[in-house]
Amino acid sequence: MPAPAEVIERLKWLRDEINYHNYLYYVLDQPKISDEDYDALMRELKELEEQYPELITPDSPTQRIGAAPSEKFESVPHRVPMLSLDDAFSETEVLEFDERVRRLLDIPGPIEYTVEPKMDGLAVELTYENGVFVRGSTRGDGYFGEDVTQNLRTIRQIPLRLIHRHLDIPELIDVRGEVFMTKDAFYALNAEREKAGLPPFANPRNAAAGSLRQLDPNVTRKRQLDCFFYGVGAVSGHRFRTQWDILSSLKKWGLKINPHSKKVKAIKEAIHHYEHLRDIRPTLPYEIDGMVIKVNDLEYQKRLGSKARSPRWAVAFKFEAAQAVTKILDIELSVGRTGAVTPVAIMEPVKVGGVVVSRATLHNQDEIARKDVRVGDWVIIRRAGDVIPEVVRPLKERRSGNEVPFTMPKACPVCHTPLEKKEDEAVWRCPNPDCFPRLVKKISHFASKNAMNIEGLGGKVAELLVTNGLVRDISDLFKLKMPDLMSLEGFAEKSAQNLIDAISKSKNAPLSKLIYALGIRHVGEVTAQILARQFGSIERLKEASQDELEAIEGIGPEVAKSIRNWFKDEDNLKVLEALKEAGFDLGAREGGPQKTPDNPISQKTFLFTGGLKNFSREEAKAAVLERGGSVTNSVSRRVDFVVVGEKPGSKLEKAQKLGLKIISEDEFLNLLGGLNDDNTE
Ligand SMILES: NC(=O)c1ccc[n+]([C@@H]2O[C@H](COP(=O)([O-])OP(=O)(O)OC[C@H]3O[C@@H](n4cnc5c(N)ncnc54)[C@H](O)[C@@H]3O)[C@@H](O)[C@H]2O)c1
Ligand SMILES: [Zn+2]
Repeated sequence: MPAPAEVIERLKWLRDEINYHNYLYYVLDQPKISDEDYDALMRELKELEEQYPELITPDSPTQRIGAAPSEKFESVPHRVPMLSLDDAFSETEVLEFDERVRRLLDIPGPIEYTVEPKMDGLAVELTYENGVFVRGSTRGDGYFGEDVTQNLRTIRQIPLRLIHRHLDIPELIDVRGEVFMTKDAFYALNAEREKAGLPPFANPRNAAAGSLRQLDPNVTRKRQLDCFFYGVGAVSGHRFRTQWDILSSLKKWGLKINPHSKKVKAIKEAIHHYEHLRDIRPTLPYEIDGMVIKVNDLEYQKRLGSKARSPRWAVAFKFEAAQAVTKILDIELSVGRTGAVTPVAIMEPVKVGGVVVSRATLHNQDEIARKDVRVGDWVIIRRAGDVIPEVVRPLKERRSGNEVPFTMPKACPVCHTPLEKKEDEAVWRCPNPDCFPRLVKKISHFASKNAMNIEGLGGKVAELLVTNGLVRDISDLFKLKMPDLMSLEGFAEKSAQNLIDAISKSKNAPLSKLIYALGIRHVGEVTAQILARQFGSIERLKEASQDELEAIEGIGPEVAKSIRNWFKDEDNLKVLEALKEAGFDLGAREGGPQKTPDNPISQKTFLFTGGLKNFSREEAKAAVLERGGSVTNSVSRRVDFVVVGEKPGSKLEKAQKLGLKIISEDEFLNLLGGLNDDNTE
């Protein structure tokens, strides 16, 4: 019987929708829907395709893994494809998996499995040749991944050389593992991003992926990533017999494996371990989203084989997200430092996943409209692991008719300035730089530990200073006098003097701290460091053109624009003038590039490809930066020199097409050498 038209329609819709979310999740590391919502879409697609197998297309998301590697990185083939895993959401499904396995193997009795926590990070493959780490890549689409070797090298837990002491090392081995971020590192990173006006990562998994897939390994280095290993791809010069043998061997070679992994005699025991992991989950320092069950015997694994996107010998037994039902009492608006106005649901306190919550984010007006959430609604809220709770959906059947739909006010709830919204953004912003919460947050950000580190100037004091009219912008801090402070509640002579000293001392903070403290949108700590290194002074940064900024590795068009806009703003320029009067030397060079006219590298943009003999990429880059040049990873007309190493990749072709200047490593050395007179004794 041919499929009805609505089924064909629905299939097409599901595929488009899932492909779109795959792109947001795998390429941008910024998902728009929760994993549960995504899994529900996938389930529906799978069920429809099972019913109408003739409608399965090779490009259906059910037939494919992840997403194609991004153009930004060199692509690396996986010698053995890196597959995904089938999901199971209930004990019944796990028992069915066990039955299927035993039926296919024709084994009536119980069989052995390994059970391992399912790390919620991103899969990577690392190649060790004679024990030396030579290349690492992301899973990508399972067949080709992205070359992230330099970034993986920055993760301290990843050995650059395997340990030989207990077990001989294979000539060649591709090991597989999961790069992840601990919960603590995730919270700290998001707090920093929010301060910088950047969108927070949805969960530690996206944070880990976003941190590893960075063009600048220096950014990755600062992100506190970690890695557990759980499998192998191609191997030569060694034989493994079981999955448990793989795990114990990896451990002997110095590759970290998850300590909560276990070998079990039968599926029942696997289910017990699942319950145990579910219990200890909140106490683990990292996120896990389930448990992976694998047939232990590798001979059996071979006999079972794989389907298009997943092996038949393993299954991911996923945890359910904790949910609860409660009532929305109110929707409050919170104004952030950059003016973003975020609606927050105030709820009757309810316990979900062991924690009492009373606030949940509603993200923005579009989300509220999409879900049709109203004040007075009974709603399902969800907390997946440690992630900030969110409203899943209202229970419309429980409505009394008195619920009030939410409309975003036209004006700021605090200062009543009309709100503004950019076309391509979902957030509304209060444009008034003097808006009370904005001002208070701006001051406390300026003073915060990672910025100017002014002790004694937290949110409370900032609020006092602003309310009493003593501070209207950051430069006012430097005009504060003893009597001003002593007139404030809670201040005595000593505390006032301490604050004045701390403020004055902050004038010596390094340039990168000052740049970060200014609170330019999209400029977090790492970007501030890059800018300080590149420009050496505020005055020079102020003069930088959009092109000059964009040419710097690690700085995209959006960030560049935001910096330009900040320095174009009259009010900001006044603040800078006032800081200068207060004693800041904004023209002082700090490190920064030497701009000698006969320096052939100054202000030139370099691109390295194909691996160099004499330099690591980082060294080459440092040499260029020192001489006032910049390094980029993307082939464009802005590149002045393409330095080609031994194994030129696809970037060389692109560079040739664009007619860029291509030089060898020796020629590059010459360019450097011309300047290296301080190296000759
Ligand atoms: N929210 C969204 O928009 C969105 C979009 C796409 C995907 N997703 C999420 O991603 C999932 C699909 O991603 P996937 O294809 O990576 O599959 P998966 O995450 O369900 O399972 C496969 C992966 O598990 C990981 N893994 C962790 N520990 C392991 C261990 N001990 N042994 C083996 N593998 C281990 C590996 O990275 C492996 O690639 C979906 O279920 C969904 O939750 C969400
Ligand atoms: Zn306002």
